[in-house]
Amino acid sequence: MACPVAHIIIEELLPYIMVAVLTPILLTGYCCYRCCRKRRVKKPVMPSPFQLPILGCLPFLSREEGTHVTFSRWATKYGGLFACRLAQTKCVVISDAKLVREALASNAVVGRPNLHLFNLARKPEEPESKGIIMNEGESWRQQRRFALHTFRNFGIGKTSFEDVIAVECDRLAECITINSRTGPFDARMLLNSAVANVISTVLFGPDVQHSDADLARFVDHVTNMAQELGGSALMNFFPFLRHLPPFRAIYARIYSGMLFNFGVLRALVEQEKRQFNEENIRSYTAAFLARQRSEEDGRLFTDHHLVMSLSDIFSAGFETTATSLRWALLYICLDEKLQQTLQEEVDHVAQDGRPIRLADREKLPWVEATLLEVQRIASIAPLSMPHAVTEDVELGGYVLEKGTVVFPNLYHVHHDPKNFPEPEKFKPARFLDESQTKVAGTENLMPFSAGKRICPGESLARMELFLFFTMLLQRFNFELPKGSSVDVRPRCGLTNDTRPYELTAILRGKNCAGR
Ligand code: HEM
Repeated sequence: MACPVAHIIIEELLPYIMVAVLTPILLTGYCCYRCCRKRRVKKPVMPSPFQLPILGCLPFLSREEGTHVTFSRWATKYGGLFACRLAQTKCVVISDAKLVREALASNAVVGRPNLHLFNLARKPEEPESKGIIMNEGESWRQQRRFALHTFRNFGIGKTSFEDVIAVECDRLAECITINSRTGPFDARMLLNSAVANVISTVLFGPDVQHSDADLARFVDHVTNMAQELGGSALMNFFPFLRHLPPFRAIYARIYSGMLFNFGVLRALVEQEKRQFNEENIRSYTAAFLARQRSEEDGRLFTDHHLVMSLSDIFSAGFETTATSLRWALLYICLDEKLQQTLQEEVDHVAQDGRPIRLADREKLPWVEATLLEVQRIASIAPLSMPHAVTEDVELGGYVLEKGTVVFPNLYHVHHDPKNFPEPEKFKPARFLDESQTKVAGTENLMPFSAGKRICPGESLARMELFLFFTMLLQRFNFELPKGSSVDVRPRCGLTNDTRPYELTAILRGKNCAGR
């Protein structure tokens, strides 16, 4: 007679035992199979130019013509997405407008790379990343959101902010008039000061006046940084070079400039703290201090965050805008007929010589189109700012691995004949519709970059470009000195600057009466 216990086990429990034993075996087998298959499926390899063992593509990048131009040439050969190792740093260059947009809209491409010179901006005080430009993660999100919110509260981009720029327009016109009395002059410092004063009013309020010497030194350091921080700057990839000549001197200049600028900003923060009045928040700094005091968890709104954000906004806020204005003046000097067309358009809208206002924008399509064309052809930020991949992500059929540095080649997007026919020609009319009465064709224009990190100062910059430029057109005729030869090739760094040039400004009679 069979044992009843054995019977129960065989008849009733065996199926369960089988399932319990077989399930993990089958699952493990299935996982191994998937794993092997994955390994066998080859990831497509991104095209890439020739790279040397230790240096990668670094020796093939031309500092003179600009990294963006070499990248652009490679894009023509290897396509809108190619890999390129710079020393030991894995990089990817995106030159196709659609892919640039797709990549920069992704949360996985929102990081900043760990490049030595860029890190310098956050090193002197604390090694952690702070501020906005080089910040990442939750801290970056908070600082950026705060900046956008505060700009909006101050009416930036709206008519309520126009008066701040109008004051600087008058001051700039006066300085140009004085300078032009002694013959041709370089407008660089005058434009820098005008734009820097606008951003200073936003950051510190209307009452803070900087001495010309301090402002000149501050501005000089920022300009110097922008020149040295080009995408291929060797010290980014071989930090030890900072101990050797001639890099030692360059490094020392950047470092001492950084310390000077932080010192100026820290002093201004202390001053603001002494006169802080919760009932009267008139500056970014005051708004930040108010937020700091209201925060239960003060870690995200520390004094150091404040100094870094001020430094970021100040630096990013005037250099790019003033440089755009310098390009605009250069191009209208080179095209007398265009200058006349623009002046006629402005004079027609403000027949009594009254100041042009933002509300006039739609009535000035040629002015708008000229500013857009200046931004396209000059591509002030040719490689935007470098981004870093924070987690593996797919783009254009390839995998961008975590840690890869991404260079969006805005210059190529703006100079690709598929996007802009005859890209080397300065043709504002390309941004007008057929009737030449409306702005059009801006789909592939992205001077302020795109996606999650798109420039938060875009509204302010557009507003300043429009109001300063129209004021200059209304009040002066600009010419290059007779017999001078001007080189429109940019001076390349992190930004595409004009080469030094002088101009003559001749007061235009009746149209300046109303300002
Ligand atoms: C014509 C003028 C300007 C141009 C062409 C320009 C262009 C750019 C570009 C290309 C970036 C990099 C975006 C990226 O990482 O993909 C950027 C970032 C930035 N810009 Fe501008 N900008 C201009 C004016 C301004 C102004 C007026 C301000 C301040 C009020 C400003 C503040 C910033 C800041 C704070 C960032 C960092 C954003 C972030 O990392 O989240 N910029 N800008």
